[in-house]
Amino acid sequence: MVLNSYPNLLDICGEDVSDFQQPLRSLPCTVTSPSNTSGPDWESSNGSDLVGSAPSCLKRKIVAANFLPLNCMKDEATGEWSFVMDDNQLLVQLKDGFPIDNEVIYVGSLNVQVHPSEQDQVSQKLFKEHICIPTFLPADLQQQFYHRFCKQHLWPLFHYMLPVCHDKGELFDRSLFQAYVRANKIFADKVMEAVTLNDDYVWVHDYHLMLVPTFLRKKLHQIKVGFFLHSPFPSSEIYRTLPVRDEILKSLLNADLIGFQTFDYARHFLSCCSRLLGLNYESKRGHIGIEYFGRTVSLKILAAGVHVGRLESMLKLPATMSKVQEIENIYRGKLVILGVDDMDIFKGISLKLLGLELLLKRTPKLRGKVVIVQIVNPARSIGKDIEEANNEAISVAQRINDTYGSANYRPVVLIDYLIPFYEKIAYYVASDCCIVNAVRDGMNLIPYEYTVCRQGNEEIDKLRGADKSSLHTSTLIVSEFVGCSPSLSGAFRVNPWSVEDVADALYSATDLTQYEKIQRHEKHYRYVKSHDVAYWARSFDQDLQRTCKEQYSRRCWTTGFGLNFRVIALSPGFRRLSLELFASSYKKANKRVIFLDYDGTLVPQSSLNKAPSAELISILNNLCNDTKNIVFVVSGRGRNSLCEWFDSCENLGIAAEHGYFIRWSRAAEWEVSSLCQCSEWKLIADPIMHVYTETTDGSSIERKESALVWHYQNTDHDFGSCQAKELVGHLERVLANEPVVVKRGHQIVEVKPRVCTIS
Ligand SMILES: O=P(O)(O)OC[C@H]1O[C@H](O[C@H]2O[C@H](CO)[C@@H](O)[C@H](O)[C@H]2O)[C@H](O)[C@@H](O)[C@@H]1O
Repeated sequence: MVLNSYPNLLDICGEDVSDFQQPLRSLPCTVTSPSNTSGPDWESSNGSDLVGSAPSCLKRKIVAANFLPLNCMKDEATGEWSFVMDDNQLLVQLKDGFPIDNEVIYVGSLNVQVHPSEQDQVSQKLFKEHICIPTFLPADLQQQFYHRFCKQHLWPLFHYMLPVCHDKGELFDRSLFQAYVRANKIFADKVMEAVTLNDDYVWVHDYHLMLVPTFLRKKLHQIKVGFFLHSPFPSSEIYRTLPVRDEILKSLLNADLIGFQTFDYARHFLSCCSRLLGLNYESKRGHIGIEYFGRTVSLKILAAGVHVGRLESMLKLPATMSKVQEIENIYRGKLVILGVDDMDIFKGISLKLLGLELLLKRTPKLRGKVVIVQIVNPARSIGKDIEEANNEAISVAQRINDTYGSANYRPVVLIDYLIPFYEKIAYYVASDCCIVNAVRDGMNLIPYEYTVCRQGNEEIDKLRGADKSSLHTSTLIVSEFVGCSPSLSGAFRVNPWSVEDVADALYSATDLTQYEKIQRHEKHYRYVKSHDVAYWARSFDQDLQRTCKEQYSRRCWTTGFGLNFRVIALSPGFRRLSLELFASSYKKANKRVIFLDYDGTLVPQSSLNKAPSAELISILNNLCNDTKNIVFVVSGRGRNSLCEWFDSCENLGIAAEHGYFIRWSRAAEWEVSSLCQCSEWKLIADPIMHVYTETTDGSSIERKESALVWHYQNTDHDFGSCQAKELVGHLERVLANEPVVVKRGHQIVEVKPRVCTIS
């Protein structure tokens, strides 16, 4: 049965990797291996997995991502591989946010297949020349992991698309998930080859590698690991359809810091943690933390940025300048609206073109004047959906051009082939407006790049002979559903699903005064310049360091098989009870007092039948019959049920309702706390609790002799918590003059007599 075999996936992994003919290759000798631990299921890891000190004092950041940020080429004649770091990639640029003495090591795949016989040599070269460690996934694993599970399942789901029927995406397939597990394990193993110091920090990127934190923590319990999700995180209603939802959440929670582009994505993640795993979170001094088995996992909400310096230097290139002139000559007298998107079903390219079609239909004066230049970067994966989206864009473009175009006017220009980066920069410079119409996107840095390029530089100003102030304008149309939208307050925000909305925004963009364009541009430019890629990386790095520092003053233990593996952090003073020590002390003692908690200790929390078993009664009677022992069951439960359950335990003491009622043995009288004598407050509290019970499905009132308790463990987690908060406030107000306290406990709100402390 699939489910039964599933918990051992981690173990399967170790063995099954060979199915893909993937021997784990050792690193070039320049990288030393840490001493990893993989101990029993429950063990103390404190100190046991500290890695040895490396000779160097360089602080290291290990950046793991699906693909290494470089371009590779093979000279077919000589068989020589050459690699060039791609300075336009975020992963390269983020280095600018790290302190100067940090060494950055990249772990990831190459976007080409390297024959196994060449892999060692390629690894050596990549590490020596670029401090990169490649993960060579065999072609079939890469296909199942990336092209199928990531791109056909996770990518649509994280962009809110459910595979409701077969031709609308790929149904969940456990064997593909297993490929995802195996690939993530390979990435984690490679990361571990690079980790040598306790001071090393690992930063894992994006949805391809969400299981890496679990594999890393299993190997090195105190590893310092941050995770950043570049894609959206869907609402809990979408996310909870994923059959492996818990495993992925639990793995992310094995990181110390989890980053999201926007508050919405973080909010969805938090709500998944609370609804699916019952976890609580709170904001402490501005930082959101989730309590996870004694560890506090921090959340970071900060959108990625662009490298302003890199864009500025691209602007200065003679090739860029001449391309700008060329584009301006082609489109002189026209209003150029630019779109730059990957070929992907979520980019809303056709919807954007439909907006233009409606604009031209409704506004004849704009015919012959407005042009959309749509650059489409080739798709990164293949699939029927991508093909359909591509064909649709081509056909809508064709229809618009046929209807509104002429011999010297084409309203839609599709550039659907790879163009050099400098050309893209030139299009930014030469365009009056930029439109991003994605129906869902993690961040989308295109509007930021456009803004920086429209700021231009002195050479561009000179070249155009323009008045400087007239050049520094930009107009943005941005979908509400992309991560960058909240930061662009001067943009026309559109609902990409509404063709009318898009057409209206296009019209407004053509109708702006110069003054407005300058104002909007300045606002965006200020933000983009100050929130650049270095700012993002620095901020993430600092938060990661802070979180890890707070985390590791605690004692750590590990538990859980496979993908359920987790670390349990306890206070530094915690000591695991030694059975030997306990047994010998017990034997030596002449007088013993034993207090036993009931629910969750004598009977399992999960059992429906809460009455004690015959075996338990017999154990308790054995303990009580030893004249050296005084044995008490201490419970929050009422005396009637405890009396009934322990009727056959003659010498057992009972402390009911947390000690408001005490009886030393079955024959003894109940001692009742004087605090229970006044209960008029119940007449006020009970009707209020009743209202909350009626309005909160699943909640109930427990009426004790000493207290009233409102239980909400069977309600919707978020709604129950919200009602509990409200109830506490309500009861505190109305009971302010009564001798009681109102307390919120684990999924309960309790009102009980106030104990007066004598000072
Ligand atoms: O297509 P993939 O190989 O699965 O990669 C996914 C995309 O990754 C990058 O975009 C994501 O990160 C960007 C920077 O944080 C963000 O702006 C964007 O919204 C994310 O989707 C990459 O830039 C895309 O080309 C990939 O499609």
